[in-house]
Amino acid sequence: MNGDRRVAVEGGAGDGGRGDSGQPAERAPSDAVHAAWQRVRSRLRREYGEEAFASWLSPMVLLSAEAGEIEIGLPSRFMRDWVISHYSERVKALWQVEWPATRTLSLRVQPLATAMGRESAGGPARPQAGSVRPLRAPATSGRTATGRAAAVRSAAADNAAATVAAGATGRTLGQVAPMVMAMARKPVPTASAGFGAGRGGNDVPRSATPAGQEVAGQEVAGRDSTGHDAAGDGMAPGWSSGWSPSRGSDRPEGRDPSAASRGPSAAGTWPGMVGGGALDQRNTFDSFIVGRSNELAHAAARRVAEAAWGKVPFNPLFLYGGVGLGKTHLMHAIAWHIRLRDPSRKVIYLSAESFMYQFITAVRYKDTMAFKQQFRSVDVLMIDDIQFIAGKDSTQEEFFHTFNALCDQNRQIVISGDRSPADLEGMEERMRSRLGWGLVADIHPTDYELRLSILQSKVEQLEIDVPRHVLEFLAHRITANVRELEGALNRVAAFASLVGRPVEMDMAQEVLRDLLRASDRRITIEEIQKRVAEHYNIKQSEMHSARRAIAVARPRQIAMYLAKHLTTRSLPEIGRKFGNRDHTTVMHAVKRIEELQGRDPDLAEDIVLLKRTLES
Ligand SMILES: Nc1ncnc2c1ncn2[C@@H]1O[C@H](COP(=O)(O)OP(=O)(O)OP(=O)(O)O)[C@@H](O)[C@H]1O
Repeated sequence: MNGDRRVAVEGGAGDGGRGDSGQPAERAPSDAVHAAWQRVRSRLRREYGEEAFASWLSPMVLLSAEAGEIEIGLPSRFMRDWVISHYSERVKALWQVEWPATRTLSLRVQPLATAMGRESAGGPARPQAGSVRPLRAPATSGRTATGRAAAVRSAAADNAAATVAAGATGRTLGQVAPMVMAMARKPVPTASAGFGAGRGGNDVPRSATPAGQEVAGQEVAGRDSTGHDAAGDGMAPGWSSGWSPSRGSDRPEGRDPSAASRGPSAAGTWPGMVGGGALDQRNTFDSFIVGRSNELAHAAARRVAEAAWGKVPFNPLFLYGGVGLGKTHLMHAIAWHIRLRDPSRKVIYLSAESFMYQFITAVRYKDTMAFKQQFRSVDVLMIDDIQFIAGKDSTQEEFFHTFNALCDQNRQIVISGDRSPADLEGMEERMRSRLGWGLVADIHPTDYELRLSILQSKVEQLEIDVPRHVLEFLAHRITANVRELEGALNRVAAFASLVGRPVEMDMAQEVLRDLLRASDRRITIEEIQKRVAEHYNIKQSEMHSARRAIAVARPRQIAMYLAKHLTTRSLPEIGRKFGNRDHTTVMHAVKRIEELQGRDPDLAEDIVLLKRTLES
């Protein structure tokens, strides 16, 4: 079959192929297209399993296959987005097997596809002759005329196809959608049950629609301003970007190597998984190096992963710590481990940002029922970077209900955040207390020994030679977090490989010049205390003392404020450095100095000056 020719998808059995090219001689035999589509569907069914297939893939209707362009219809925008983000790459790849010249795969909202998909359960829907079906409102009973008209309008607006261009997915919903890792024991709502019902509008719960819509705008704006989806959903930046020589050899413990490679191409996917991959295959318990700073978090994560079905050791498990210290790694490791032990368990891992974005999308498209059912039917729910939903009231509300529903059903919840539940500002009190119900495990900054062990393990994984003194140098100098440490090693290894020379100390220093300079400049709390004490002419020890005289208390508050703004330390960590004070004292100090700056120009000037000296 020549992909450069226009090929019309034919209608029901016995129809002749009628493309819009008006060139019958150039059309591929319709049966061949149909047969190819059947094969693609069979492969998808085999790879993703019956339930995922029934929920997401079966409703797909092939609309046209012309000149290397495949067009597929789906019954709702939500479904279309889901398929784009989770399956489209695979669908396209399978088409390319059938038809190597396939260049693009377009997915359109095609309401009729709902009905056709249901009619043809167990076999592909056969589109009518022509490329794209005329739009028709779904034949849903019980819908008002206004509702129908709105559905038609919305479908027409949606009909701008979302195209997966060859090789490029971009940052689409794909990276913000959750990973549903295994088949649910309970059925995932099918198109007819979940999405069909949701689109009418009247059956969207009253509580979800008005509140959600009202706040959704703000929250979307918030997301836009961040400009990107959480890295936690994708590959870990330090390790995955750029050069990565031996990725293939590092697969999750003991799993069938062919399994991952049979599935969609992204890392961390497998055929049985509903959804496309954002779990990093390298993030397993085997590859996680344990030291004093992370041993509690590691042990707790293992306990959760190894718990028998129905046993929930602590709910939730709350992992917290500074950036790049392994929270996401541990969550992925839990997911992989569960998958290995019991693939039938349904695990969702996603960032809080993704949760919010999906919630907003569901509200916007009146698919909240499907959204709720999806999240409330899992065995294990893992939400990364929970701090993201601080101040996002309606998302918090939805998450609160999801959380309660899962706890009531004795389902495991794992949450990560950059600070402890008690310190999550902008989080409702009831949510904060729920988050602290189970086990709260803190990951502390790494020490030298742990950094060195991590580097040694990475060197083994990469199968590269790095002299021990270079590793020691890196472990001494790159102290911010593990991500940065890995990035540094990657850079050095990549450079050595490119220039074809062995790694040496000079080379490492040269390649990492900028990083080393930045790390030299990193501000410590001790340095802040020293500078502030000098500035106000008090002893540095007053920073730790219990004295409350204003002459020492105010500089101490200023130092706490600066520590909060100039370092990545959490409030409890800062508190500990100031004579073991409570995090609420630090919070109070930060607020007080913020207030005072507005009305005390001298103090504001002091702070500008101190910041400038510390940052220079
Ligand atoms: N103890 C460890 N052993 C091996 N690798 C580690 C360890 N801790 C972190 N890493 C690696 O460091 C990188 C950053 O870790 P991760 O993404 O899990 O950090 P995080 O705490 O989730 O950070 P963020 O808050 O930015 O999301 C990952 O590549 C991870 O595999």
